[in-house]
Amino acid sequence: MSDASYRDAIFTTPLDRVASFSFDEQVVACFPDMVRRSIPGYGQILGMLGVLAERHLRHGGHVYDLGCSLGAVGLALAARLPPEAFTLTGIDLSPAMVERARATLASECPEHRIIIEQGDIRTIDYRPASLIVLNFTLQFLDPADRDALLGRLYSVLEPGGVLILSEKIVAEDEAENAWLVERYHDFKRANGYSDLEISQKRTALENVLRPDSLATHHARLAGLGFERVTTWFQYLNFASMIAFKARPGGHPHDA
Ligand SMILES: C[S@@+](CC[C@H](N)C(=O)[O-])C[C@H]1O[C@@H](n2cnc3c(N)ncnc32)[C@H](O)[C@@H]1O
Ligand SMILES: O=C(O)C(=O)C[C@]1(C(=O)O)C=C[C@@H](O)C=C1
Repeated sequence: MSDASYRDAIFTTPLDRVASFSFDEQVVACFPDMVRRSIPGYGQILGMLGVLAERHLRHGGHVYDLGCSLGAVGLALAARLPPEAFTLTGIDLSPAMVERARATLASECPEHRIIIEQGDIRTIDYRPASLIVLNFTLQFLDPADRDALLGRLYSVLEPGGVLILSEKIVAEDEAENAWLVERYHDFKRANGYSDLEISQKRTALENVLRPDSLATHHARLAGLGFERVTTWFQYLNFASMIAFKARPGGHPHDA
């Protein structure tokens, strides 16, 4: 992204009380740097989203980018697909994110039909879509709300459509999970975060980012009716899945 972004220094100094993490102005100002240094494979996932859209998005179809933050998914699709290939609606709860996403998209890809709206993805009205992306968003919803949201998304997805879900995950085996979390902290250290930053961010995310296991995600998506669910990417405790809605009488994953 070409917009000005500051280095993430939010948790560099010791805090008397670590407040719960929120997507406020301070986070928005350093968000591109934060996600690049905090989400293993973030850039690779975005790059592949364009490739997956080329394959699975119906020509001229509608895309939802739910929890769009600064619009990185829209930018990734616009980098690979021409303006006539899709329309996209990005939704985010944070007004600061929405304001900056609109400015970025207007300057980076003015020809593409991308709009950004402020709203809660649990309660907005949806229109039919060919591709729905939740790139590290579901993990921030109350677990009690996840089934209902994904059920609504399944119903608005066109037959033959796909849902792409990227999430921080928890491994069901305790020892495996501990190893993944430790190596994730090593990953953060290698990206310049101190032990203090890592531990204060961990506190801030408690009860805010609540990861599910891959088995929970797969069972939930299959239970809602998706014909096939594939984990196409995993890097430590971060993963991305693609879920296919069947096309009556056809193969669910036809391009
Ligand atoms: C980790 S960020 C998503 C990153 C982004 N998808 C990307 O690829 O760069 C999570 C986003 O979800 C948004 N969010 C959280 N709960 C939401 C809700 N109920 N409705 C809409 N957006 C929500 C947050 O404001 C935040 O911008
Ligand atoms: O789990 C962590 O420690 C993270 O920093 C992960 C994570 C995420 O997965 O969204 C949390 C908050 C920010 O949005 C960026 C990265």
